Amino acid sequence: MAAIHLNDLAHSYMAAPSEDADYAIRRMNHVWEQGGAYALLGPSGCGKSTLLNIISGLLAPSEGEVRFDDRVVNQLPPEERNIAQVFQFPVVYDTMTVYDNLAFPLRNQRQPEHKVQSRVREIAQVLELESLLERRASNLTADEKQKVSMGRGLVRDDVAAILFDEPLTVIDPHLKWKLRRKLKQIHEQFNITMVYVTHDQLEASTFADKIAVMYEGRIVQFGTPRELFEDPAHTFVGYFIGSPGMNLARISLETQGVRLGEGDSAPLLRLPRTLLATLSERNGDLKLGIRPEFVELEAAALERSETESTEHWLSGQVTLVQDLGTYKVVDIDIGGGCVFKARIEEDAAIPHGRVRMRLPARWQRFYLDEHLLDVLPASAEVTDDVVDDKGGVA
Ligand SMILES: Nc1ncnc2c1ncn2[C@@H]1O[C@H](COP(=O)(O)OP(=O)(O)OP(=O)(O)O)[C@@H](O)[C@H]1O
Repeated sequence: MAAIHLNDLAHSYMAAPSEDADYAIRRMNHVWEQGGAYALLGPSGCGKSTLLNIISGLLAPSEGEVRFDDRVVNQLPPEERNIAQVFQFPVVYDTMTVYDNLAFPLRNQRQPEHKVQSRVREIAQVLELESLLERRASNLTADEKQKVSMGRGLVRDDVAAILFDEPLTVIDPHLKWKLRRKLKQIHEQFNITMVYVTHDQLEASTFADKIAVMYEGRIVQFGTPRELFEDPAHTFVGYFIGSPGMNLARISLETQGVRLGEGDSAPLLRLPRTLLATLSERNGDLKLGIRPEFVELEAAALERSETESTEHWLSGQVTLVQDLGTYKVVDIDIGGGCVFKARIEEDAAIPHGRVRMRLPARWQRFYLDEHLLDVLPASAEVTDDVVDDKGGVA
């Protein structure tokens, strides 16, 4: 068992990389603590498999080091790293029985046969493979084979970590949920570090205590599902996590607030002076982000807190309402080229025509060059109750 440290790690598949874009893994420092259940989440091509292969030793990084606790393992071949890797497609020996497949890693270590037997039976029980032990692996279904693959990773009691590279891709949707729960249970039972690669946010958040979100070869945020939802550290996390993703609008500063979007119709969102002063100290591309769950349409907003009654209203035109079963997503064109999405309850009245909406200060997030700014949430300091020139009411 070990914590996995990635120190100044970078990797390029090119012989002579010269710029950031030439790297599949851009310089990073990261620690996977011993015993954690982690997900590595990101879109296709962001570098997830490259990172796993570097940890397991299938790939030598072009820069930096991988340490298991205090030991640098860069030069160690995969078989000496005590890392188990489960791939997208099951790796089993078709001609062997399930029992012999599970026993294989232990027999390789020349463990006594009575130990092999007790460990294989223990793992078979956990994975519900007991009734299949005498079957030839070639006769198994895809999900049974994948369970055998996982079992081969789990059977050794000296593994430092198990890396799962999209292991449920070949599994029927109704079995995915079951297997995911099984993995979680195994994690609790065996206290093994697990890193689970996926591009599916639901899969990541049901498996992991902490999620590393990868984007263009970098881990842009490492946090709990809740942290990723409430405080996305990067606009990519805001956009990628959530259904639908975060509303993001480019902003420009004015004396009383910020303009959302661009052009003559860009609406003004009034902000407290202290916040405006802080924003004005930053040079770069500024954006406002707010999750659709927190955008309040007028009817709902009026029912809620009166303490926030001084907050700013924006008006806009409903352009689309999508009914997604348990909730609805409303598109509101507020001008300036900005269409904000609001997520409303399934039984809420369907808004149409012109509506007013509020972006509660507590949930406004500000980004500079795509990175979250550490500014206090805007409090209800905006006091002048005036109608601005674009129809918003402050
Ligand atoms: N063997 C290779 N040679 C050259 N480039 C590669 C190689 N393997 C991956 N890449 C490139 O490195 C980048 C990261 O790929 P990687 O497979 O690690 O991403 P990923 O996040 O695992 O994607 P996916 O979810 O599609 O598997 C991509 O641009 C990919 O094209």
